Amino acid sequence: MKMALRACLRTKPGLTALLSQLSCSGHAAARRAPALVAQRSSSSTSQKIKVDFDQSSGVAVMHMQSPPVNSLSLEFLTDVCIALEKLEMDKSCRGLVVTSSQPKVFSAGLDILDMYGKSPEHCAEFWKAVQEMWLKFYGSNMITIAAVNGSSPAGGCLLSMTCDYRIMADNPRYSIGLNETKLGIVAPFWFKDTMVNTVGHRATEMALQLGLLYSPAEALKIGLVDQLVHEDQVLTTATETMTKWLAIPGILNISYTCHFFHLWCCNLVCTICSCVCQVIAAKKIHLSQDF
Ligand SMILES: CC/C=C\C/C=C\C/C=C\C=C\CC(=O)SCCNC(=O)CCNC(=O)[C@H](O)C(C)(C)COP(=O)(O)OP(=O)(O)OC[C@H]1O[C@@H](n2cnc3c(N)ncnc32)[C@H](O)[C@@H]1OP(=O)(O)O
Repeated sequence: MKMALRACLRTKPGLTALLSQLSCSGHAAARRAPALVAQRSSSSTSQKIKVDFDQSSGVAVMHMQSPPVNSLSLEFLTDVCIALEKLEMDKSCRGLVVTSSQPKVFSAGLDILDMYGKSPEHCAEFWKAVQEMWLKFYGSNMITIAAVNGSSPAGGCLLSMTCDYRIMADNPRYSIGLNETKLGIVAPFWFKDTMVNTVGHRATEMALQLGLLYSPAEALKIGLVDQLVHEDQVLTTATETMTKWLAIPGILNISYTCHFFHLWCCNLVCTICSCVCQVIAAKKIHLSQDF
């Protein structure tokens, strides 16, 4: 799916416009102008994000450092998007590893305090920022690897699934998954679609219906993560793995992208049809209650 988005961003101007509307991509850029990285190795830091870019390898490492648990607040999401925009604009940056500076946690998912009891305007901005993060990672021209060095529930799991490859710390205390159901909420359909693209239909059905959080070993078994390594090795393994991915010529990447793009379009059409059916059904129920 990520590759599909990448392809359409490259080749379909119409869809680019559609996606940029969906993602409201101007929102992050409007706050702070992106700057190109000029040095051989550089480090740029916002309060919540630190990016180390090694120009000789073309690989950047994004450290999420929003204590205590990297919960995805509007402010944090905006910082992530700005950092991504800057890297995306620097054509010498070909790979991105995303990891956490917080002990034991990759990301606790959406910031619950930023979701409830807020104004409609804040909620709209918040959800746009969530979508923007999702689209920016999925549609990135860079190879992206999630170095999951701690627990990663809900939106944290989503973030890792938008990457091309996931390496998780092999510590049974950590867990990963879309656990929204356990919180009494329904995961948005694009969370579901992202998981279907990662682990397949049946595994997603089980995961979402039961709100399952998986241990690293279970996550590896269903393909939610691609590799487990010792806690101390997560980041180094990610950068080593990146070298392999970057050795593949970009043109092959684009070819696969076209296959995935076809699947993604079919999925989108189905989703739109299903939304229309739901609206019609809801109207019918509403009418039958009136009379
Ligand atoms: C267009 C779309 C429109 C509509 C969509 C409609 C509906 C969609 C609805 C929802 C989708 C939601 C997706 C989400 O991501 S919801 C968030 C789910 N997250 C969780 O369930 C994680 C909860 N947290 C944990 O499990 C743990 O905290 C942990 C495993 C991440 C870490 O455990 P620790 O033991 O190390 O730390 P704690 O003591 O538990 O926590 C420390 C500290 O952090 C606060 N905190 C934890 N998680 C969050 C969070 N997600 N948001 C905000 N704050 C969080 C926790 O309260 C503690 O704070 P205090 O120290 O007590 O102040």
